[in-house]
Amino acid sequence: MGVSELAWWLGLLLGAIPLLVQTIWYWNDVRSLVSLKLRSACGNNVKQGGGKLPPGHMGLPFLGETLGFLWYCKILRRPDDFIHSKRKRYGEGVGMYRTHLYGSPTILTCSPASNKFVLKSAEDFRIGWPAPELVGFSSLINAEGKQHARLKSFVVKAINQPQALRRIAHTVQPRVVSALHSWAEKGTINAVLETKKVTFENICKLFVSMDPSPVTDAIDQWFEGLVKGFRAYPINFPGSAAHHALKCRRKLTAVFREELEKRKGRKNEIHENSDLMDGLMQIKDEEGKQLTDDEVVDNIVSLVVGGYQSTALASMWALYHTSKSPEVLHKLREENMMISKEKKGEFITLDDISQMKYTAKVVEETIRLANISPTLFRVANRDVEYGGYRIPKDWQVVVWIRSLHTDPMNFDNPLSFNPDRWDQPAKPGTFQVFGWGHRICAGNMLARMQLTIILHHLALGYKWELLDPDAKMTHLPHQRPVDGAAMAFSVL
Ligand code: HEM
Repeated sequence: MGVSELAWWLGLLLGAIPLLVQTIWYWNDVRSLVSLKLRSACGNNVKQGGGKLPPGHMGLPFLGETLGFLWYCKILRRPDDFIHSKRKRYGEGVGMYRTHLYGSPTILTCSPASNKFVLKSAEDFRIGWPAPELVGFSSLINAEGKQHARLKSFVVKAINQPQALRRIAHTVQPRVVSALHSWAEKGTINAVLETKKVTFENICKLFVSMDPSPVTDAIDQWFEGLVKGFRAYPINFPGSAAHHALKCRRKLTAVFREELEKRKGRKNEIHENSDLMDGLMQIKDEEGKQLTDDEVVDNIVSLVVGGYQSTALASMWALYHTSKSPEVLHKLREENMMISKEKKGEFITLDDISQMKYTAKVVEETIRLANISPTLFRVANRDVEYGGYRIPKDWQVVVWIRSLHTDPMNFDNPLSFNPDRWDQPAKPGTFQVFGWGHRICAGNMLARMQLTIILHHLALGYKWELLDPDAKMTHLPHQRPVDGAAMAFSVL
């Protein structure tokens, strides 16, 4: 090979390799830009004229930025830095970035205003997760428009309004008391597992009046399989998580359907107040219409999905943070012991709970730091314009609510556990732990009440100490200590 030929090959290599790397690195950006330009050229314009995509980087073919996201969550264990890195690189802007996650072009929103913009608009954005066949086609989580409003009013009335909460406060306390007693007998507990167990027992009692038995153990297993399917790739073949989740879903439907049929047989005994299933079977809307059988079953399943892990994790975080904050625990004990003296051994009621001002601040601070739903998912129904940028039709929108609660602009020293910060309300729009708009959590008051109840009984009679206060955190699928918040637990 002559010198000139060598130089030619060298030139080609030096020019072609960086070009190839650049092409791969910007593959998704280029692809998306080209396809959006073509759509615009075909007359599919944005609703109000905004044309360009928000700043960001969409990364490698297919993978997008998923590996980077996993790097921040799994390896660095600092999920917020995924957003910080974008803010640093592209500026605050309107709190919106483009990216590509889990195989889909994605818009990330992470400011109070941009989050609210997405969450409040039912017309422009639909629910993007979980899959309807898993959560149930007549589920509140899956319903849109009028049907959603109708189901929500049924569900909220059955679990989240004072009349229901009064009854629930009474029903859940015996199980909480006996669980704490059993923890003290064990001496050492894995708080993640134990809070899950007591939450599930209470859910079975509240929703379908079932006491712990091999049937409820099986139901628990099926729920676990179902929830795993929410996060799995939707490939349905024997052995896959999605396949198993569908099987679990069918079994859950069958067991709740059987329960429902049994109740129909004893129609006269059913009354609105006995448990959630009876409540849902009886409630009527303004036109006197009742829920169908599918709606009752799908919404029982959805409410377990919504309320089980979330309440269990929040209870675990209440134990975790109070064990690390002796001063908080001291004030908590003072307030709860005072209430208890007046009760003379009786369970607390919803009215007592409304008097427990300090405990309410501990609950709020626990939920803020727990970030149980760190992100919410939507899909754009059409091209939407926000702040001069375009959110293209059918793109995934990830509403990153977590970053609001860990941002020092919104909360002083945001990672410290400080219930007294709730002496002042949060700045408008910065506290979105239960979501926002028409899809705001249907069980937010129930969750707060259950946390208050467990804190009350803990503060009255027990002490607890983390075995490893510096245990590492895992963030996927949920934030929790890797050792399951192992702790020594005993009577006071
Ligand atoms: C600390 C505990 C909880 C947290 C942090 C939490 C958080 C949330 C969030 C962020 C949403 C909005 C989802 C979205 O917009 O996509 C939501 C919705 C929902 N939650 Fe909760 N939740 C909790 C407890 C509960 C409980 C106890 C229940 C019921 C037993 C429940 C039932 C639901 C339901 C049914 C929805 C769907 C509402 C709709 O689509 O209109 N949640 N929750």
